Amino acid sequence: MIRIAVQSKGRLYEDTMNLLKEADIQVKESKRTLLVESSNFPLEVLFLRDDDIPQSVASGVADIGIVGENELREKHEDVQTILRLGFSKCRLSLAVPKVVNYTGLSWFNGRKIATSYPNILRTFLNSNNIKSDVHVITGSVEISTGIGLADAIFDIVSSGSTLVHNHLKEVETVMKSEAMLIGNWNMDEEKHDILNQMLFRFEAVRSAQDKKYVMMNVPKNQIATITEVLPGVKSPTVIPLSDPDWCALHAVIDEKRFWEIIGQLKDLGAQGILVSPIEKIIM
Ligand SMILES: Nc1ncnc2c1ncn2[C@@H]1O[C@H](COP(=O)(O)OP(=O)(O)OP(=O)(O)O)[C@@H](O)[C@H]1O
Ligand SMILES: O=P(O)(O)OC[C@H]1O[C@H](OP(=O)(O)OP(=O)(O)O)[C@H](O)[C@@H]1O
Ligand SMILES: [Mg+2]
Repeated sequence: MIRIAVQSKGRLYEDTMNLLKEADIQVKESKRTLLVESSNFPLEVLFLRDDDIPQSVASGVADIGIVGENELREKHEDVQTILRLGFSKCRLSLAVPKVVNYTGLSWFNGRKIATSYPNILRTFLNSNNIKSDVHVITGSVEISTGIGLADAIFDIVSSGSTLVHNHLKEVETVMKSEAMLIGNWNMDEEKHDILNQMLFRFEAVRSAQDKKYVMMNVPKNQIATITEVLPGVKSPTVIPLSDPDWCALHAVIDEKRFWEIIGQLKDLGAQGILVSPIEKIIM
């Protein structure tokens, strides 16, 4: 059995539970149970505040955990980073009131900055020789300037709409962050085996996410040219049809190139193009 620390509620909670679900690891969610055993995988989920996840993994209370890079950097705990998960993407930025005539980092000298990430902020300020007054608060950071608590803020930004709502503008990006799978350094062999099984499943889910499965009917004399625009997993599958001049062609394509490829296929005579999402790909 391996124990994973997961945020009990919030941004990471949703995405983490989705990842487990897509990997077919069932975890019954219950608001009051803080430790839940999966019914079909040797995994136990420990629900915590995200701030406590790095320490719980470093100390071995949990074997692995899912946490934002921002929280990991802030907490300085000795854990191994196993996998970047690609969700909960955001950045940590300095923002000042919209009306400020911002001239550069030296503007922050002697100013008061509100944040929930004092360690990351102090390291950044020190390395740029800026002396500011760092004021620590645990939430609603963006309101600090409006209520006269600080001159500027240092907080999480994603779309930027919270800043806009609070009449702030982003002036410096200090770090980018995404969810990370972290682990304790001293897992035994059995735990490593379970972790590897999980990683295998995560990889299959991830490989499938940016791919589409396409099926179409193509004239037989166009198979070679159509195959050239279809970079499949290996090569496209060609299936004969009752009409001897036509065949069906199946392939996996990159979502990013989807519209470009579909256009080319149509131009080359493909018809009845069907496109499906893929749940998992095992390479
Ligand atoms: N707007 C956002 N877009 C994308 N990712 C975000 C956003 N806000 C936060 N995150 C990421 O999700 C993590 C958790 O954010 P959330 O706001 O749920 O945490 P919290 O308020 O600290 O919750 P907790 O009560 O667990 O301490 C952050 O540390 C960050 O990595
Ligand atoms: O740039 P944006 O897209 O507006 O996102 C940034 C906001 O998102 C997070 O808060 P969240 O909405 O998770 O609420 P919280 O304060 O309860 O954590 C973060 O603390 C910012 O306030
Ligand atoms: Mg938190």
